[in-house]
Amino acid sequence: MVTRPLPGLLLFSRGSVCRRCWTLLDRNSLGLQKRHIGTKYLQKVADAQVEWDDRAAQIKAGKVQNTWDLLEERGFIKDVAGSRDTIRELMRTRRIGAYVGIDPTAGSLHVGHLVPLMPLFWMYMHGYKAYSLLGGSTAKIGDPTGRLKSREQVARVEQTMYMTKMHYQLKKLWLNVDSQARRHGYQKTWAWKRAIVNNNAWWNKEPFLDILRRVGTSMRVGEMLSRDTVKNKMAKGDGMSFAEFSYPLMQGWDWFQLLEQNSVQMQIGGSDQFGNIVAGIDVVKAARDSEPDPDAKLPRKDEFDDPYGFTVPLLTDSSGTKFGKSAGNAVWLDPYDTSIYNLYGYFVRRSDEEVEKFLKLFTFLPMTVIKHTMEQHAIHPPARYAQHLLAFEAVALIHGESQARATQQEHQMMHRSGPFSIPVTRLQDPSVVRSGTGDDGLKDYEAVEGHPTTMNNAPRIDMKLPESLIMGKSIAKILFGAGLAPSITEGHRLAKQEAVYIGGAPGNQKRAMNSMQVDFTPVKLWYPGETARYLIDGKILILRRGKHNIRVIEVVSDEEYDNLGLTYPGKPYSGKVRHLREKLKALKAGLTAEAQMDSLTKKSGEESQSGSDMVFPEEKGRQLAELEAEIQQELDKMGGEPKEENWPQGSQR
Ligand SMILES: Nc1ncnc2c1ncn2[C@@H]1O[C@H](COP(=O)(O)OP(=O)(O)OP(=O)(O)O)[C@@H](O)[C@H]1O
Ligand SMILES: N[C@@H](Cc1ccc(O)cc1)C(=O)O
Repeated sequence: MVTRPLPGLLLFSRGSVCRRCWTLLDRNSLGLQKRHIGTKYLQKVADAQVEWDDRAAQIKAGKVQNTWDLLEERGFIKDVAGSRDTIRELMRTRRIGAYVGIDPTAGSLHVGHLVPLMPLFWMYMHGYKAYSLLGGSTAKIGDPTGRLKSREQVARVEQTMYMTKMHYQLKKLWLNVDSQARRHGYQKTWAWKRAIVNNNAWWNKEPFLDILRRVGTSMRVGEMLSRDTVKNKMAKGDGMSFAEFSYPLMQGWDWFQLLEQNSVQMQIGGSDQFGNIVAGIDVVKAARDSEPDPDAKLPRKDEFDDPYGFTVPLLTDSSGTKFGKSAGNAVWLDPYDTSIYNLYGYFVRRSDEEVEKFLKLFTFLPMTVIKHTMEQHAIHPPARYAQHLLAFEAVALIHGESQARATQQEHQMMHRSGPFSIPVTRLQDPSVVRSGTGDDGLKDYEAVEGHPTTMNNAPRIDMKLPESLIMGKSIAKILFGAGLAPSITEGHRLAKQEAVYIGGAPGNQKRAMNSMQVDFTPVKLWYPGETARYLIDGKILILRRGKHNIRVIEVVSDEEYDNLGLTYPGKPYSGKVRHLREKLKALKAGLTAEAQMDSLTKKSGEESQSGSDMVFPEEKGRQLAELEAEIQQELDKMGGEPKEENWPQGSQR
């Protein structure tokens, strides 16, 4: 590879570097406003630029496909905000950034969200910088686009829950994009950049006055009032609040932040987002042109410095209704909302007419392979060859390759041997315990010790725990109860070693912590009484062990917890220990439960099934010793005897 001469050790400061030619040098990517950059880093930047220039030359010579053309041929481009020719040229010559925004207004992403995310993934795999934005702040207002009725206000607790869950889903998706890209022959280079951002980062800081002054002064109300969403909602719907009216301005301000910080010149959205994207372009230009600090002003030489956007076609159900949470027809990416088996089934059920379109939209298979697949499929359509390939690829992206393989096998077996011949499980990874909970035996909150938790086998994130555990017990017991530690002793050790983390930070003295940032600080041992300080809105506790093992715990009253029939590891006097103690008591009283049964059946003149009519003294001694040892083992796991106050009233030990 040709390398460029290096400018040596430089001091970059705000506005002193051309952010356009190589944006990794911009001030926020560097994380500091002033910083010395080493020669190694600069060499990488220079190499990446050379690589990009080579690629641009090859595209011009027709030897390499322009990524814009790839997106067009796969059916991703519905409407374009800006000139196609300019975008094509921009994408050829510059390693621009692109983003897709999603408001966390539900606990999971759905298949519809993948449609705008897929072109973002493709751009990432071709070396552009890709950002998925979670609208922690915009979700509080609710996008009125295409709606006649305002969105219901969601409680802060739920917002936090949704945001955390979506954040982790996006993380998992991005990790799977990396592995799928590898599988499809794309080699990750140093210059591939991706990030999940949250618009809370700026909305929690930015003074309203600044925004009003920067963009509010140049936005014309008449033009805003003439938009379809505004007109329709005012004329036919429930009217429009000022906050909803300002929503496109917020979205545009997000874009400006991303442009300023990361050269994000492109926004992608579903086709319902076209109005917001067009409005966003005006906001970005207004914000850029109104920068009062000449050093910080984004340079604009020509149209290649402007923002652009495009929308993807909407995925609809058979009646033509947009797939989504509002329509109530979503196919969820969370395996606890839509099982992996059913997700696979959704793709397998696509008709012969639409399967090719779906292969282009939801897989990373090259066009040549898709063409070949369709030819194979045409030989014997009832075998649903194309649909199974689609389902495999889509599930591999969403839940990982091993899940896709296992689910495909399950589907094949079901077809061969009838619907009741094999158990249907939601997660097939061996590191997830399946034993006696739920309809399919999937234990939601446990992963087997010794098997690393990955994004694709991570147990369920959200759970409920009772107040008495969270408020009254040590962090070690909470970790055990939440399934983040295999025993209380281990929970204690983890907390001591600061190997577990808490979402956000404890409120400054008595203040509640910031609810909308998913950042973590190590958990230290604290007094049980202090736990309240770590709760969001007094209701949510977010804990993480390792990288991917996370729990968003909703604290409910003990009464509600019991009414829901829930239990957790270490729940006093509710689990194995109680059972064992009862057995021990019965044995000490002279008979095992079995022997009691046997003696009863004997009395009624029936033959014993077990053959052990009586418990002889030495047998009884052995059973006693075994039971006592088992109880001790369980107690050791729990970190010792439950405290006296945890025992039910009147119980005897
Ligand atoms: N069915 C779909 N097809 C294509 N894009 C979609 C679909 N559903 C959502 N999107 C896109 O995903 C992005 C985030 O969407 P968002 O979460 O706000 O919508 P949603 O889940 O459809 O919500 P709602 O149903 O409440 O309108 C937007 O760009 C939106 O257009
Ligand atoms: N308005 C988008 C979500 C979004 C939020 C913030 C953004 O900056 C961009 C997009 C939607 O509801 O679908």
